[in-house]
Formats: sequence, C-alpha cells, structure tokens
Amino acid sequence: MDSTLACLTAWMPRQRWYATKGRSPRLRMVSWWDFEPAGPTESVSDADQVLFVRTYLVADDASDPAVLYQVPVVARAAPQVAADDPHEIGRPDPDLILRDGPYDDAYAQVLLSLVTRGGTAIGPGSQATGHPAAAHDERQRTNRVMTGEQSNTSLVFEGPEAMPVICKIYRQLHPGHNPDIELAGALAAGGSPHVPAAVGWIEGSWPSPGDTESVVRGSLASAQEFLPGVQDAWRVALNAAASGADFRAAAEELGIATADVHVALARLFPQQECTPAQRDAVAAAWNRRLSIALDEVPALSPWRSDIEAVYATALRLPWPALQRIHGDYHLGQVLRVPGRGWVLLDFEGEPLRPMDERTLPDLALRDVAGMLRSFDYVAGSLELERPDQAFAVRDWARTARESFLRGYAAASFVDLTTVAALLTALEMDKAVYEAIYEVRNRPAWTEIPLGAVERLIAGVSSPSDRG
Ligand SMILES: Nc1ncnc2c1ncn2[C@@H]1O[C@H](COP(=O)(O)OP(=O)(O)O)[C@@H](O)[C@H]1O
Ligand SMILES: O=P(O)(O)O[C@H]1O[C@H](CO)[C@@H](O[C@H]2O[C@H](CO)[C@@H](O)[C@H](O)[C@H]2O)[C@H](O)[C@H]1O
Repeated sequence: MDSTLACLTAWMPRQRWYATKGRSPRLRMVSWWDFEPAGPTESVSDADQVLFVRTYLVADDASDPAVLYQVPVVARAAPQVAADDPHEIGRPDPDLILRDGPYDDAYAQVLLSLVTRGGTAIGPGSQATGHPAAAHDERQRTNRVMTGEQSNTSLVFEGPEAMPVICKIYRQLHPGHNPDIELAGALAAGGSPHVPAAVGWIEGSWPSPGDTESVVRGSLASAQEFLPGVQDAWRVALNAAASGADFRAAAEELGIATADVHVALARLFPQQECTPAQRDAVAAAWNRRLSIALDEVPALSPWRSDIEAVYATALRLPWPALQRIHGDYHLGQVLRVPGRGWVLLDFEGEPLRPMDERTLPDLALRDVAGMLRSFDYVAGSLELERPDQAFAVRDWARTARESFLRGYAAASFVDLTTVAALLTALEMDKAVYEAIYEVRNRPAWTEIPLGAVERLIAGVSSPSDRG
C-alpha cells in the first residue's frame, strides 16, 4: 500500500464521519485535486511552509457498494508542525506531515475563496469548481471547525464586519446535486425567511469508484450565512420541557414555519399526483426498513404484525400529492433566531437513505411526522434521565404536538383529519428508522423509538390514548 493510503487507513476510522465503524477500512485512491494557495488571504511566510493543499477522493471497499470519502489535506514540512499536533493525519515520509485540511488555515482559505469567488481545482480525471451564489465580500474572516456529533465537517468563517459564513464539506460523496444546495438555495433565492442566505457551493466530477472508466458529477461542499449565538430547537424544547415552560406558542409558530416552507417548495418545484406505482414504492420502502429493523433490533419482533397493520390501513386511503420536502426533519435541524423566528437547516434527507431516493418528490407529511417524533424524543430523553418526571414531560410533548399540528394545518390549509392514518404510518416508519439509527449510534436511546412504536400501536386501537 502506498504510504499516504497507509496513513489514511490508520487515521480515518477514528473520525466521526467515518461511516463503516467496526470494520477495517479497505481504502483505494480514486483521484485527487490540488488547490492553488489562496494568495492574498494567506501570509507569505505561511505559504512558504505549505507543500501542497489537496483533496483526496478515497474509496472504502469495506462496504458494498464502496463509500467514497472526500479527504482534504494540507502537506507541511515536518519541522514546521508541532510534535503533538492533534490534527496530524500521518507522515508519508519523515520530512512531510499530512494535516487534516479543515483544521489548517491554508485549506480553510482556499475553500472560502472557491465558494465566494469561484475557481477550479484540477486533478487526474477529476475537478472541483466553486459556484458563488452572492456578490463576493473581500473582508477578512478567521476560520474554525464546528465541533459536535456530525456526519460532515463544517467550517465557520467570521470577521468583525463581514457576514459570518458556514461551509459544510460533504464527507461522503454521491452522484448528483445535493438536495440541501438545491432546496435551501431555491428557498433563499425565493425570499424565504426560514432558511439562511445562500453563499455558494462546490461541485465536481471524478472517476466513479465502481467503474473508474466512467465519470460522475456531484456536490462537494455548500456555504451559507452562519447564524451565530443561536440555539437549535432541540435545545430550546429540551429546556422548556425540563423546566415545565409553556412551549405552545413556539410549537405553533414552528408548525406555521414548516407549512410556509412546504408551500414554497410546492411552488418552486414540480408537484406530482401520487400514482399507484409511487404508493407501492413508498410501501416497499416501509417494508424494507422494517425488515432491516427486525434484523438489527430484535425487541421489535413482537410488534411486527401490528406495524404492518398500520401500514396497510394507510395504504387503503387516498394520498395527497407528492412534492419536494426537507426529508429528515427534527428539532436539531431548526434554529431559533431572535427577530426572525424558526430557520430550517440541512435539507439533505435521511443519512441512512440512498441519495437518489432523497431527491424524489415525497409526502410533505413525512416532515410533519418527523417533527412529531422529535417532540416525543424530548420527552423520551428526559424520561430516561428522570423517570419520576415522566407524566409531566409526556404532557409537555402532547401539548407541543397539538400546537405544532394546529399551526401546520392553519398555514398549509391541509385538513389533517383526512390523512390521520397516513400520518400515523409515517410516524411509525420514522420510529422504525430511528430504532435502526439508535442501535447503530446511541444504543442507550433505542428504547425511545421502541416506546413510540408501542404507543402508536396502542393509539390505533384506542385513538384517544395517543400522546
Ligand atoms: N447556517 C447556520 N447557522 C448556524 N448554525 C448552523 C448553520 N448551519 C448548521 N449549523 C449548525 O452546525 C451543526 C452541523 O450542521 P448540520 O447541517 O446538522 O451538519 P451534519 O450534516 O454534519 O449533521 C449543527 O449544530 C447546526 O445547528
Ligand atoms: O445527523 P442528522 O441531523 O442528519 O440526523 C440523524 O441524527 C439525528 C440525531 O441527532 C436523528 O434524530 C433523532 O434524534 C433526535 C434527538 O437527538 C430527535 O430529535 C429526532 O426526532 C430523532 O429522529 C435523525 O433521525 C438522524 O437521521
């Protein structure tokens, strides 16, 4: 194995964004591109120390199909880097240190330059091109990496006068335009206050990891206005539920904001009547997910036939038209911005779902179900910490749910009573997805979606019990 790949093989499994945890990586270099140093934004002395700024495209054959990762690196001469540098990837030779690109100013500044000014980085059979979405703002900004449990890597650029910018580097690459760039960009261009302003994005082309003779195009990064010092709705809701604070008006406004975004998406992108074939495809996806969940979460098996009955009931009734939606809507995807209200983030869809499915028109009610599940998670996570508070937090979740639905119905003009069985099926499907997600990522929380499955089944047999 070449020495760069050897360094990456040791380093990648320790990264939060490395997807196939628990398996040994089988890495293969697919391509790379080199960036020109960002010139005016970088000091001459720093540029002297940088040997190259490069993004590697690395396929991992530990899973089938292979996962393709985007790995930006900065190569520096060994004497210039501290011995205990926490962002060292490795030393392909004794004089050269590869650093994790997002943590190095040299990469951060070329990234900002590409999304705000445009330009192209070239490599063997591959390239990356920046597409600014707004007029370029030359003011200097410093950069930092957002910390947290993230599947991608985001850098924040801030300066005393300049609009703060957040740039998300997609770690896993897929063919096609990322739905977050497409949907959030269109909503921002259409004047929606419920998404951050668009700044720009990076698209590229590279050899397909499955067939290196063919070339694919796809999204590499996106940048938007960063809203500093705000809390996400998960934190706001958790604090409100823990302290017993009234969340009804906030939940109702969240319902209105959600409906406003759905109405705007229905105007900006084509809507489709839901054909029998599309209903069959949704039903097949429910069943596929259920069978994965039954394999990975054995505690679900006693409810198998009840879950299937929930799906069957929804399939007997008429369905609304399909449209573009958020796709992975939960409280962590929404920010509370003083003076502006709720702002929605991350229209990428569910990370456990294939990208080509995530860009299809879907049921707007899927987002409604996602948010309802999130209110249940607030109660569920607090209940795990303080079982003695269970009654109060369940009551909080019930009122949040009612207020959210009231706001959504009023602003979307959807009569939710006519689609109640479909909404229940979508909540069930989301709880099944979450059971898989939790068992893989946060096993201690698996009982939250399992409790929801039980309650949803109980609610179908006696509707007034639903909380
Ligand atoms: N425009 C923004 N303004 C402020 N915070 C943001 C913005 N975009 C994302 N964030 C925050 O950055 C973090 C990661 O964003 P997210 O889109 O969820 O990334 P990932 O795809 O890695 O999960 C979240 O905590 C989110 O609240
Ligand atoms: O990483 P993403 O934000 O794209 O979403 C994934 O992770 C979420 C967890 O952070 C997960 O959401 C689940 O947990 C939330 C609380 O942490 C809860 O509010 C959501 O309702 C629940 O689904 C999401 O499902 C997953 O796709």
